[in-house]
Amino acid sequence: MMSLSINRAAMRAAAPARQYAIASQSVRFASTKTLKDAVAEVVPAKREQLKKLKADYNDANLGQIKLENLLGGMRGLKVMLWEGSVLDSERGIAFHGKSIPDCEKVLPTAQDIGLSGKEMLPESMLWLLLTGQVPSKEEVKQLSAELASKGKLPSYAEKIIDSFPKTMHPMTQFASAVASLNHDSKFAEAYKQGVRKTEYWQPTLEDSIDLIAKLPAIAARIYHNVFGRGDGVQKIDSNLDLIGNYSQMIGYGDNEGMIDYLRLYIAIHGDHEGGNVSAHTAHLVGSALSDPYLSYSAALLGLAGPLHGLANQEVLGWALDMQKKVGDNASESDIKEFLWTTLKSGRVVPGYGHAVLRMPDPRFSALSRFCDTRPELKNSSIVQLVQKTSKVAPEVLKEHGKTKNPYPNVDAASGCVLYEYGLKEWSYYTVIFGISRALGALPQLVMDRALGLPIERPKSLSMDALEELLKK
Ligand SMILES: CC(=O)SCCNC(=O)CCNC(=O)[C@H](O)C(C)(C)COP(=O)(O)OP(=O)(O)OC[C@H]1O[C@@H](n2cnc3c(N)ncnc32)[C@H](O)[C@@H]1OP(=O)(O)O
Ligand SMILES: O=C([O-])CC(=O)C(=O)O
Repeated sequence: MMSLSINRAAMRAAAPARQYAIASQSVRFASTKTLKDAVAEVVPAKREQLKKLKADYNDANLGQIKLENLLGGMRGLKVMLWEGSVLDSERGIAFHGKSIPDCEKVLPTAQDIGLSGKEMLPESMLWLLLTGQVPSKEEVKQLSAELASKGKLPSYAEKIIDSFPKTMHPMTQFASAVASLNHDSKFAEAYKQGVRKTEYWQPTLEDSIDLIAKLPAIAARIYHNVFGRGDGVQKIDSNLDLIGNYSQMIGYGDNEGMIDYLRLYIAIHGDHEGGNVSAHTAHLVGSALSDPYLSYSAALLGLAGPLHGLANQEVLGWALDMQKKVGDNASESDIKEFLWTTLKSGRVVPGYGHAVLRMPDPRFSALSRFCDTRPELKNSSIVQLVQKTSKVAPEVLKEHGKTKNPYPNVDAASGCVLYEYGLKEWSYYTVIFGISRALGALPQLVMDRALGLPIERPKSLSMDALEELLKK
């Protein structure tokens, strides 16, 4: 717990506007901070850090831009500010400097807040991503309760979701429903009222928390409408965590293994630095001061692409096709043959390769570790096939010689566990990823606003213009 004097100084420096004033009483007397208090403490220091960076290094060179970068999806260019996490090609993701195993050691779990379950809670990850600090158990409990209190959907959003055809892809439904919530955006309203730029981050944070709280109810309603699973009732228990409530709503309230798996899944998919398609999209759209609902809706549409988040749906369909072909207890050579058939048909092997990573994804390792600790998963034929494939595929992909990273990414493992627990509708899997990515994308939007980052607008060139430039 930080000292009272630091809290007061930080609160003064944050200078919140009247309508967004933070209840200073809760800072003065309570033994725990609210998330909003914690962010208010961080903002002045971040602003100071940015000011100093600009003052000391504004002209410093961060590398050259080559034609291959421009033509190659901007790979490797250092052109975005992203506070929540940094991805190292050899070590994998670190959330404010903490690897996944570090997070597993220090972030509060369900058990820590009086529920059953050993995995870190998405609420803990959200707190870490927003503030850079490991929350106390009490702070996480309070955040869980806040999310539960804000979790119910307005009736207009229910009606909109209920009007979608069942045949519409769940991700299209998800993104549309999220966009519709901008009807109630506090940021959009505050902007209309002319709130000062220095205060934008506060209604952005309020919208972000409201949205994160409502994502499970949106996702559960889509699941019920499309697949007839769960009871379709938004019964949110104020004593449960975000994923405890989500699990109840999708009909898994009594499956401890599944609930804990979803907590782990959603915590570790939360952030993967800023350049990935979904996170970058949220940042780009948000840079036009579109509110968090619109920004995150756009992010979900990017996540719905098969080279990004939709790969988890692709993996499961592909793995089941393989299982049909090779049967249970498949040999390595059967799996190799199936991999070659995929490659020779000109398709990618879903769940393998990565734009940045050059090693097995630590998120894949974390999900595999989960499988190893659960007796109900150890003997699952689909989990075993996915694990076996992860040992065989890198050699095949190396021999194939195209992909820069022949190792499994997170999508290789995530779906088979859901499948084994009975959530077999794999066209729904990316929706679960979409609940998670908000944990990283929305905190950055808050930071974008707090730091007053400008509208994103890189320079583009036509091939003619490039030729002219390069000839000079
Ligand atoms: C949460 C996530 O988003 S993780 C990523 C999820 N996506 C997937 O699993 C889909 C399969 N993987 C891929 O398509 C790619 O590896 C990506 C999209 C993840 C990364 O793309 P890139 O950075 O362009 O990869 P890379 O530089 O290694 O690509 C070089 C070549 O290898 C190919 N390649 C890359 N991965 C694979 C793969 N898994 N199977 C077959 N070929 C591959 C590329 O298609 C490219 O071929 P091309 O030269 O004919 O266009
Ligand atoms: O980092 C990327 O490009 C893709 C990815 O793994 C993620 O967004 O989780």
